[in-house]
Amino acid sequence: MSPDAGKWTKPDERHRRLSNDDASAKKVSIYNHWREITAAILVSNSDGGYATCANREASSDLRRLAGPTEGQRSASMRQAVEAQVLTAHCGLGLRQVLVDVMEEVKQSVDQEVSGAELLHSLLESPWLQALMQVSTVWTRPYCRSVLYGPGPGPTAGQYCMDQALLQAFECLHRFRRESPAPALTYASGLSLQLLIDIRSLSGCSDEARELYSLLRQPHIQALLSAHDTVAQKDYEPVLPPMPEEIPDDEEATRTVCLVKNKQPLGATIKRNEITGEIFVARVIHGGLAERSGLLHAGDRIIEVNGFPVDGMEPEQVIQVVQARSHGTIMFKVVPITERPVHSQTMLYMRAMADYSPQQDPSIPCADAGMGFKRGDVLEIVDQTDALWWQAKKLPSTSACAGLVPSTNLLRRKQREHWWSQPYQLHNCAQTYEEAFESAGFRRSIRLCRRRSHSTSQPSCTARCAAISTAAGPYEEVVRYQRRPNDPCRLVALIGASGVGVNELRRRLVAADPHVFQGAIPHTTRVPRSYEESGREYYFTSREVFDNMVYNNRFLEYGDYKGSLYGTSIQAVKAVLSAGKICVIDIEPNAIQAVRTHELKAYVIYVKPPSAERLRETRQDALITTNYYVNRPFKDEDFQEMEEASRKLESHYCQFFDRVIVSEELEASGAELLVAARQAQDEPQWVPATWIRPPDEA
Ligand SMILES: Nc1ncnc2c1ncn2[C@@H]1O[C@H](COP(=O)(O)OP(=O)(O)OP(=O)(O)O)[C@@H](O)[C@H]1O
Repeated sequence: MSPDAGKWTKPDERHRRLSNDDASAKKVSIYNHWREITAAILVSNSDGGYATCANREASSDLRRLAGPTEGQRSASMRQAVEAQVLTAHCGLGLRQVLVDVMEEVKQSVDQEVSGAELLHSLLESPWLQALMQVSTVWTRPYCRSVLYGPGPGPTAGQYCMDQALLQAFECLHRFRRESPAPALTYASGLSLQLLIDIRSLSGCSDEARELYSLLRQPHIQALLSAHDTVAQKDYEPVLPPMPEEIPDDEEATRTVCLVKNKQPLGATIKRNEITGEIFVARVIHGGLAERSGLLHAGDRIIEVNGFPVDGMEPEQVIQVVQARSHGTIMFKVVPITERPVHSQTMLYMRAMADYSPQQDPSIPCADAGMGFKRGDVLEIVDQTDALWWQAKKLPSTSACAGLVPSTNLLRRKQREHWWSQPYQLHNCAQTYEEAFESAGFRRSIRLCRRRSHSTSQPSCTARCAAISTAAGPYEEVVRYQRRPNDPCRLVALIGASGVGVNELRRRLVAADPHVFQGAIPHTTRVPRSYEESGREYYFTSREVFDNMVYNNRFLEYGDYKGSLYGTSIQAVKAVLSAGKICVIDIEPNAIQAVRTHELKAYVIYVKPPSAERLRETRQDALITTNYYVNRPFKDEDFQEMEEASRKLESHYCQFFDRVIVSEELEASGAELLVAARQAQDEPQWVPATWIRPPDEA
């Protein structure tokens, strides 16, 4: 537990609730009944299903007399008869207990005792009734199997039922003997993955839709979660025994016992500055407090381990909590009367900004915060608070969420940070283009990249706005799996000049020209004798080219030695409509132009290796610059490449779907081939707007 503005302690505990409100006596009575029934079922199981009895004494008697093992089937007639007598008694006793409990629960429900309704519905459930019926009959097969000889033969119906029960019995025995291991321990995770995958399908079959709605049912999710708990054998720690004396207060309070282990408690506290009262401020999703279901935001804490906390500072309360490093921590709380209803839908966001809770003085509790970097995909598990969401970073190993700023709050922080530190965040003083140009950014095969333009980001102002604020600090994403008949996704390579983008692109197309193809560029230059329009280039007039620029038909374009060159959207689409994977290399400022519903670009960043390996691997390589064709690399080329790569990463890393280090050409080429295929065949996170119509997104 932690003050909402202070330290976050990490006691790991398991809980128990003891009721001590007005209806405490009744609750305890129900509790005892509950334990009774549980004990009965457990005894039944441990005995291999011989008898379910209404009280433990009877059960242990039965165990002693009837014996649980098959070896004891040959026990004497006397034992069998005793067992039969006991069985009849036990079956009746259990029924009586059920009737009593239901009667009592009914009265409790009338008094609106919390939890009683749940127990009532459980006891009324057909499956439990059926189980009890079976357990009553259950003892017969054993006795009858012993008694068939001397006694009157069974009726046909009775015989069949006995056989069926015996089969079930043997099945249970075999199960116990073979102790099968679970096929997997993360059924809930798998179901979540399925939900994500189904949801990312743009159109799906009725069966898929039905599966989706089935898997979303709370009881199916609870069942899978229970399965995982059993599969992971996550039963520790054992609950402490119920205290002998339960204090009797006039105020409706609840005593919550939690047992520390390694996990954080997952709750923060706050203090009402006027009254000095301490409240649970928030409960962290997946934390111990949340999983216990016993502490809720808004509950007032009266005591911790017997110490009254009213008037204390949150930090002092924490000290009291921390004073006991092991064992049980007991909270006495006044539960909040009206708990807010949570209707959380699954939401995934790609972070478009970095965030560090340790450097954020406004976070309610830094230790409960979760840092992230641009490009991280976050699962938003709670948006109840308008300012502070709860999220998990994917892929997530922790069950516990962390606090992250909401979209509005993070946007506000970015703006505040912008004003306080304009030179760190805002780049208008030096545009991205200038930044890259001064570092010698890509020259490319079309040799016009230094003066290239992108249709999507015509000015610095627009670019900075798009990247920092207007586009939002988060981008909603969904899991997308391309269907076989959908057009392929565009593969867009990006990297600093000379790093090997073109080399890798060429190798990819050469590896399988039937599958991969580049987009044919447009140019206004005069065709050479061997060139053919539509093969090397689309040769166009300047007017046509200008018109295409005016109508935003280019992903990017530029001029070189007085002629214009550009990659049109249509040229890319032509490759995609032919059923091929289009592979192009782009300047960073064209990223937004290719990240569209139509092209669904998979952006691969080609990164240089370490300084040492860069120099080693390019020993025999030749570079083409604006002034020289095919000259060896110089040290300043490497420095420029490294500098440009750093800038590129720092500004655009959130858009990279994949990073390939261009070290050994063979290996990098193979990696690119795999990545390009995975982009088509495997589910990927893509902006939600690509999948949903814009008004819905
Ligand atoms: N991993 C590598 N190992 C060795 N040589 C490489 C490697 N990657 C690229 N090269 C060589 O470096 C030179 C420049 O590569 P490439 O033309 O692909 O650069 P680029 O990234 O497309 O940059 P630009 O667009 O400026 O040409 C080529 O001669 C290429 O063969």
